[in-house]
Amino acid sequence: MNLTRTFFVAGCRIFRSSYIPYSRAYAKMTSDAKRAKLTVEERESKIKPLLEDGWTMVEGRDAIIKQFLFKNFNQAFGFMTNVALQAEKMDHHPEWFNVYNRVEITLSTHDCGGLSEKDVKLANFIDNVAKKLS
Ligand SMILES: C[C@H](O)[C@H](O)[C@H]1CNC2=NC(N)=NC(=O)C2=N1
Repeated sequence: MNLTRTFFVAGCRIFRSSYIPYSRAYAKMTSDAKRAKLTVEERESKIKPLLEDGWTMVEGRDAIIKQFLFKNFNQAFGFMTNVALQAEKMDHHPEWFNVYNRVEITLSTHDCGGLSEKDVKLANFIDNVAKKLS
């Protein structure tokens, strides 16, 4: 009984002192990288396809914008709800404007002052939701 207890406590110590801090440091490293400004090469492979699919660069800013039109307000708001839940999950939020059936979305990463991997991921998610709803 004593042996079992000792083993269990020792097991917890090893787990807590080595595995958890390492995994947190790794997670922070990868999340910082996702918020870094995209390189020229990354823009060619990740932003260019979005620009060919209705997104445009915002004048005077490293940001992309796209307008989405729906049948009515309910459809537009349903779309926004889907996007909002994903944005919260990603801790990455769109700048957007809605009137009735029209939603305009601007994406940029404030932390780096420009386009990052997070904008690419959210833009693709947004396009998929819009396609499903139309
Ligand atoms: C503290 C929090 O993680 C940051 O403010 C997040 C929240 N949502 C964000 N959204 C966007 N678009 N850019 C950011 O840099 C950003 N940063």
